[in-house]
Order: sequence, then structure tokens, then C-alpha cells
Amino acid sequence: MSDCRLYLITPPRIDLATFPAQLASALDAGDVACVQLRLKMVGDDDIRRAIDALRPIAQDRDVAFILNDRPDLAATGGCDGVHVGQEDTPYTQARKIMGRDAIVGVTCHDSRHLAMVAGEDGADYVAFGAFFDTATKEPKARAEPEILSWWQEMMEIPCVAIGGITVDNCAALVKAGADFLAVSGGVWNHADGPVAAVKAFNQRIAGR
Ligand SMILES: Cc1ncc(COP(=O)(O)OP(=O)(O)O)c(N)n1
Ligand SMILES: Cc1nc(C(=O)O)sc1CCOP(=O)(O)O
Ligand SMILES: [Mg+2]
Repeated sequence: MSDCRLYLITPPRIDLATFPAQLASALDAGDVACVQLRLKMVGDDDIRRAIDALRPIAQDRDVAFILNDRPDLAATGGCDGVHVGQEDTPYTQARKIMGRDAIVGVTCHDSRHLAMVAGEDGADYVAFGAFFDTATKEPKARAEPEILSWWQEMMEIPCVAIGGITVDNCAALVKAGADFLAVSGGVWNHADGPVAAVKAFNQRIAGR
């Protein structure tokens, strides 16, 4: 049985009239380690409103709530952590804003070098991707599962796999050593809905 866990990323656009209930059902469907609120091209007030609506849903279930891109809003909004990319607030600054105890994760694309740097700097996890085609964004790089195995052999810091991950293609990433599968479309766009998707991911992660 694998120690790998699901890392849920919100859809690119959310309706706060309906999405909180959808998120709650998805989190109640099986094991989810964390939720990342990822909203691009929206104003700070929209992000704050989304944090206020969604953070308690995750935290009440002992699911870590992580904000994408914005350590300033993550810290003031009571989030458990932040995810920063190579073009976002640099790790060291994000850590200063978030504090020692918060989760700070860093995008490393397909780069062993970037991952080593992030790990040495003190990142709580490194994220590799994109492993598959994705409609959610235009990824900067294509990663191969082997980078996860390489990382696992070298380092204790957890690694996250991201990009186009679905119930049907995730097994190779679990086998290669991903500690977390970061998934957006593979859950929210699943043919049978997000509840079925979370259940199915949990089964695949468990090797069933
Ligand atoms: C878990 C995780 N991994 C990678 C990313 C991508 O971050 P970034 O490269 O900054 O791109 P955007 O998501 O900001 O478009 C992520 N968000 N989460
Ligand atoms: C946000 C993100 N970052 C990526 C990277 O490669 O760094 S791929 C990606 C999209 C994740 O959504 P989906 O599960 O729908 O593919
Ligand atoms: Mg970013």
C-alpha cells in the first residue's frame, strides 16, 4: 500500500454560490491531504472571499488549505500554506511572510536543479510537472515519472506530481514515488463527478 495522497486543486473558475458544497462533498468522499485555492486573473477581494468561504470547509476536516501564488493573502487569510512558482514571490520571501510553521511548496517543473535548490532552501515540498497533457494551463515543461523516483532516493522532502493527472493515468506516478498527486481537472471534470473521482483516486492510490 502506498503513502501517496491526493492534493486537490480548485477549478480555474468557481462560483461561491455552489462550489463550497461541491468541495465539502468531494472532501467527504475519501482521503484528501490538502486543497489548493488556485484562482488566476481575479482581484484580491475575490481571492479573500474565496478563502473565507473555502478555508473552513477544508480545515474543519483536517485538510490543509493552501493558497496559490500569494503568501501575503495566505498569511492574512489564515491559510495553512502557500504554493509558489518560479515566477512568483521567491521561496525565502514567501517563508518570511508565512512563518516557520506554515507549508511552503515550490514548483520545480522537470528540473532536478530547481528541486535541489528548493529543498536546500527549506521548502516543505517540491512539485514536478506537467506529467501529462492538461487543459487547465499551458505548462512550461514535461516531466517524466523517473524524476519522482530519483527524488525519493535522494531526499526526505515530499514530492508532488502535477499536470493532467487522472484516475486512469495516475498509477505510474504512484509507483514512481509521488508523495502527492495534485489534481484539478481529473477530479472536477470526471465523467461521474468529483465524489466518484475522489473515491476512484483513493482506490488507485491504494493499488486497487
Ligand atoms: C502543487 C502545485 N504544483 C505546481 C503548481 C504550478 O505553480 P506555478 O508554476 O506558479 O503556476 P500557476 O499554478 O501559478 O499557474 C501549482 N500551482 N501547484
Ligand atoms: C497548475 C498546474 N501546474 C502545472 C505544472 O506543470 O507546474 S500543471 C498544472 C495544471 C493542473 O491541473 P490539472 O490537474 O487539471 O492538469
Ligand atoms: Mg504560480
